[in-house]
Amino acid sequence: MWTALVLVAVSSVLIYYFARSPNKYWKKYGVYQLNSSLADMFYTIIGKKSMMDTDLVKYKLLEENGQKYGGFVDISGPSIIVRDLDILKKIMIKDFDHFVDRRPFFNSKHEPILQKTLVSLLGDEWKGVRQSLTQTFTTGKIRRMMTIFNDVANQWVDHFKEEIQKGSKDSIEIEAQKETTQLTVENIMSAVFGLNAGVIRDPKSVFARNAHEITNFTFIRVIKFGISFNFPWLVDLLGFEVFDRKSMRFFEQIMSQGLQARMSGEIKRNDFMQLIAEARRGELKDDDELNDFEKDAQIKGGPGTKKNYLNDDTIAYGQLLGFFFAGFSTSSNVVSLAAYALAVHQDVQEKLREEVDSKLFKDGDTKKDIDYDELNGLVYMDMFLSEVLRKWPPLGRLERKCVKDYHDQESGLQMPKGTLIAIPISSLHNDPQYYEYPDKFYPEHFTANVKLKEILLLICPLETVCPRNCIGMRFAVVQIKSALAHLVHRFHIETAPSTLVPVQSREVGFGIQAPDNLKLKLRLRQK
Ligand code: HEM
Repeated sequence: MWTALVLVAVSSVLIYYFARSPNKYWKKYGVYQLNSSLADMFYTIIGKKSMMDTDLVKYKLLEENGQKYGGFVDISGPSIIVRDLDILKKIMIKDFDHFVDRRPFFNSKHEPILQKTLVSLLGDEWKGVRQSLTQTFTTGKIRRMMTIFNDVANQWVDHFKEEIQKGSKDSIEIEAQKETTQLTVENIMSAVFGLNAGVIRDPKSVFARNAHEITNFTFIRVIKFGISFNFPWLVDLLGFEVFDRKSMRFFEQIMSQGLQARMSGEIKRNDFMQLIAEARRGELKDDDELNDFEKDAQIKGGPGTKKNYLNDDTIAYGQLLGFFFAGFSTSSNVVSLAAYALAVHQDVQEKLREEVDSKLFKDGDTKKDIDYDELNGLVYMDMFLSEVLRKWPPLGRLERKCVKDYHDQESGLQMPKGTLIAIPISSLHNDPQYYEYPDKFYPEHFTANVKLKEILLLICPLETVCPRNCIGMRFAVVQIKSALAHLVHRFHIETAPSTLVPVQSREVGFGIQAPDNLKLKLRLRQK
């Protein structure tokens, strides 16, 4: 039966695809036509080619032909790729009302909690939920989580030190991806679910196993995800789930018990479950003056109701689980690639250590915790992290969906409702018109520079002001900087014999990741 269903599905996709005359579709809108290749589409679905590869080819073609944007049709429908920053600004900020949605990451009716995560929600429901959550990610709330980031980072570096001492050596070789995943899972488990999961000390714990199960992107899961992302109707028709059902239930139970305990006042803790409980009770205090970033990112014209979306259990669980999904692998990849870059670029590591030692650890080793404001005041750390995110943005392509017909008089850009907009982050970040040495790892790209600032405002995750930007970026930045500061303060990071130089990365789907099996060496500092 499965074979028959798949054949019917594949043939209807092909009929649908060719019925749109893919290589002529955009002519009637006056949009420069780019040709699509069915082979490319197939390879991206099965994870053999990344979206960044196909975007770069289109980006270069547009550049060669002096075009600011171009249209194509792929299996998910008509799409436009834009390489002009002014047009991108309109799409992402000024005319945002035409481009509220993105293609949902989690699509299936069979996974209702995931369908309700912020990344996947659409239209007014997204606006309502995002408005209810804005107060949970303010500077004040993240500042209060600094104890969590310090505790977890200390556990992390202590565990490396113990391993070194056990072997009576002065260094160890680590599997970078495994160690950074444990770090970010521990942080998120604690900050989101209020659990001391013990993943760093006991990688086989029940939490570690379930976190691994739910997040492990096996080959089969990549294919299932590719199908779900591109053909949600096919997933509903075949009735399969992308994620592991048992682990989903495990997290559902944790969220249900945790929220109840916080709603009744039995537990009070500085975590997101607490904030959701307070938002449900209408007690979430506006204890922060919104800064310019937050004001710009506010959503104008919400759903126009006073409905508290978070009262719905599926929506509330969706947000908590969504923070876990959106936050742990993005952050762990950034820490891995940052550590890798530091191992390869020893001069950058020395500069960073000099700043960390002199600004954060003035009392030498007697002080174990980092101060939130001092951490955020580190200038070189900021330049370094911005360069890591430029070179290896965890999401190399962003998307928006046009929700009502659009015609921009100034640029002539015209498209019907339903068009997918591809925002080629990775191509823009490697364009020599914006970065002096795009191929080089060069934190000095991020000193004051007007042109650079303009591109940063749009596409650098640290700076973006779009209403649908990364809601967790401030959380991510603090946990990443905190882990890196503790790491360089206690260890020298070096390449292992198997580490490839220069830094290599792996592209999968939309994502840019650290290579599998990346090994690095940590050498205890002599003080
Ligand atoms: C270095 C780590 C991270 C990076 C690079 C990153 C990057 C991004 C990017 C590029 C987007 C899409 C923005 C857009 O479409 O304009 C996004 C969305 C999102 N991120 Fe992050 N993220 C990180 C960490 C986190 C963390 C730790 C959390 C939660 C605690 C989080 C929660 C989210 C959510 C919920 C969305 C969807 C926002 C919406 O649709 O309204 N992210 N992130």
